[in-house]
Amino acid sequence: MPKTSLDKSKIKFVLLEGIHASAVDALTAAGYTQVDLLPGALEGEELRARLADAHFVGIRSRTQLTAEVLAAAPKLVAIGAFCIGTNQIDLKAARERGIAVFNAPYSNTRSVAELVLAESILLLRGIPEKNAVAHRGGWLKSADGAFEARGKTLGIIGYGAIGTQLSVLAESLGMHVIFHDVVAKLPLGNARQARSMEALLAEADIVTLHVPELPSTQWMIGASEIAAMKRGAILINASRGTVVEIEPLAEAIKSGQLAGAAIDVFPKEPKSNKDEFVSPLRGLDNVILTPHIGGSTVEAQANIGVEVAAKLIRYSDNGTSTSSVNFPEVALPAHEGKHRLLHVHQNMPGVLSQINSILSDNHINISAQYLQTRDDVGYVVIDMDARSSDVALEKLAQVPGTLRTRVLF
Ligand SMILES: NC(=O)c1ccc[n+]([C@@H]2O[C@H](COP(=O)([O-])OP(=O)(O)OC[C@H]3O[C@@H](n4cnc5c(N)ncnc54)[C@H](O)[C@@H]3O)[C@@H](O)[C@H]2O)c1
Ligand SMILES: O=C(O)CC[C@@H](O)C(=O)O
Repeated sequence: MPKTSLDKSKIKFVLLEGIHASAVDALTAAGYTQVDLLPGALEGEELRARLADAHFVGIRSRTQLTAEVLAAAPKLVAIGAFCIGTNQIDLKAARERGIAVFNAPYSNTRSVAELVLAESILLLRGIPEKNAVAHRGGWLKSADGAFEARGKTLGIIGYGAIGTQLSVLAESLGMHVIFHDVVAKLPLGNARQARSMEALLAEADIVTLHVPELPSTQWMIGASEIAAMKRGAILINASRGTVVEIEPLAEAIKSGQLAGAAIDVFPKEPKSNKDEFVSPLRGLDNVILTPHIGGSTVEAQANIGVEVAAKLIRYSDNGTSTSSVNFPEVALPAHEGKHRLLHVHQNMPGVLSQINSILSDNHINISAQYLQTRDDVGYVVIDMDARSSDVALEKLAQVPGTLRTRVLF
């Protein structure tokens, strides 16, 4: 049974994938001295070895934290996804092990929206192709196939944080915005919800995807959806690589069904900057290919570092789990002068009453108690006198269904 009650100097953070130094600065300022910062993603044995004694791990989109990997990380208390997407983490497996997952849901929203808008303008003008031809010594001076953004229709699939931000920016350029979402959304400005995804595909001059990676979004744009788009339209994907089928997209660019595309995410992305990028889209001049950098701006990465580090620090120091993407959310006040016991358990009837009976049987007075559950996991936080916490930790770790216990001083 993982039991944690540690001095900050013994708590180990492993930050992978070149997370911004702002995260290290925040952790160090909060008193955490063991922070390993690694430039790339890890997998297999290397990843397991790194996580064997880690209490916190920080990743971006490349590191796959599967159930098997989590099983090899017995001390892991929480995971920081220093990005928006959390599809690379088995969230259920993490919760079932009592591991909370935090992300940065908004810090790179603006960066993605700006990139998509810039790509829309460049593609409408055929700039990627003209640029490529000029690099080869050619000169494509022509207005044919070059259009203003003003008055064009932008179709946004997934009207969440990024989709809505983009909607506002696009309208400021005089574009018409239509959107499709599985949830009813308040249209911003003059944007309008399309009757269906098919209706959006048939009407938009530019289709851009901003959905999460889910079973329902897998390959949602394939040959038939591309065929349903207007001839000469543009497709942009800065969401996840499993959303668009790449082969039919390449065919549609070659046949002229689509005038251009901008793709930032791919079904298979290189593991590091040293590996070759392989894609049927390579060599197609009017396709902008970017290496999953939609959210990679200095501003976004610095903000993400601060935001996610703050969530990990708060969870480590105080037990507050609000904004976790997989864990019961509890907002806790400070616990000055008290010891705080955190108990994560399987969500089944009777656990709380057993905890309280044990405390009562051992004459442990409760100063404050908080409980929240999420799906199959419950999270109880109990503040008590310092002299009681050793006994309480010992006894509560034995309650059937206990997943993890921690005490904070
Ligand atoms: N390229 C990058 O660097 C980069 C950066 C940030 C985010 N992303 C990706 O973009 C995604 C979207 O980010 P966000 O912050 O806007 O997320 P969000 O959760 O705020 O919005 C996603 C929207 O998609 C909708 N949706 C879900 N399934 C759908 C479906 N089948 N059809 C239509 N709509 C559907 C949701 O209802 C929601 O409104 C993230 O999940 C992430 O994978 C990529
Ligand atoms: O920084 C990354 O690796 C991922 C960025 C983006 O896809 C996200 O989900 O925020």
